[in-house]
Amino acid sequence: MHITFIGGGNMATALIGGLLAKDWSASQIRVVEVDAAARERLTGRFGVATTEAPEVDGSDTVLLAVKPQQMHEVARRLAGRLGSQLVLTIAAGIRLDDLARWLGGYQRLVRCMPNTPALVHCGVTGLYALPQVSREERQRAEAILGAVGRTVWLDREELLDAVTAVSGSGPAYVFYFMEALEEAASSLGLSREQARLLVVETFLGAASLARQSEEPLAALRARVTSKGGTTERAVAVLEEARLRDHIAQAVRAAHARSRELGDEFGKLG
Ligand SMILES: NC(=O)C1=CN([C@@H]2O[C@H](COP(=O)(O)OP(=O)(O)OC[C@H]3O[C@@H](n4cnc5c(N)ncnc54)[C@H](O)[C@@H]3O)[C@@H](O)[C@H]2O)C=CC1
Ligand SMILES: O=C(O)[C@@H]1CCC=N1
Repeated sequence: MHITFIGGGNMATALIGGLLAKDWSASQIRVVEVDAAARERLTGRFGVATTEAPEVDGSDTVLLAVKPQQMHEVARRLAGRLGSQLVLTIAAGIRLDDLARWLGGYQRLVRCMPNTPALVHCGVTGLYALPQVSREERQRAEAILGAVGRTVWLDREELLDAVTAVSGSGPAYVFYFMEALEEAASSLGLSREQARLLVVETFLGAASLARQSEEPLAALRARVTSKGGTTERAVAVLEEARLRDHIAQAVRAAHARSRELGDEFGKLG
């Protein structure tokens, strides 16, 4: 097994860290990265080979981890260099039909949407494969993304736009809520350190509880909410402010943007 990452930024770093913590060795990983400082960081941190030129020889898997805006150029440069490699893309919005066209008709493609908790092996990734991808290749894609967290296969590519809006962007929504709770805690007299500890442990605890339980989330919430108590008062304020609707609107906006990115870049030949 040998993998070439094209793009060695945040997500590639998280994925490489995950693979090395599993049973992969640095000698099985190469990173193509245009930025010299990023190349140096990757070699220093992981001991992996880095190069500026888009080389994929000797790899059975290529993982495209550049920004959506960089994907067309990267794919066009890669066209004709691929033999039988499985190609994974993690770019938001970019559709496999377009990527296949840019790669000169190459179809052995899997679109993946991971998230940044991959850095601490608590990521979650949605995956969609073109029909030309074999069972063994699907398993390989799952093992690679599974090195940094859970995986879920989607049977329609368009659902990847929903995954992007929910779990791809999701950590930012969670941090936003955490920031707000931390600020509220400080305003009530708790120190910054106390506020951060209380907030982080509360999110971790609630998420762990939800993961272990098969009950609806509303039932878990009900168990915190004593009749005539403090939680009831707080949740009434959230409902009054229609926070639920705002969250739905935000997720729909992210979903629309993912589709828009697909449309925008899909126009490129
Ligand atoms: N950051 C996130 O939360 C998530 C990001 N993604 C997707 O992952 C992809 C990468 O995102 P990040 O790692 O956050 O971006 P990043 O900006 O940290 O990394 C991209 C890297 O690609 C390099 N690069 C640019 N052009 C190149 C080229 N022609 N050849 C080789 N390397 C090149 C850049 O120097 C940079 O180091 C994006 O497409 C994004 O949509 C997916 C899931 C979550
Ligand atoms: O914001 C973005 O476009 C990327 C995709 C999901 C998370 N970050």
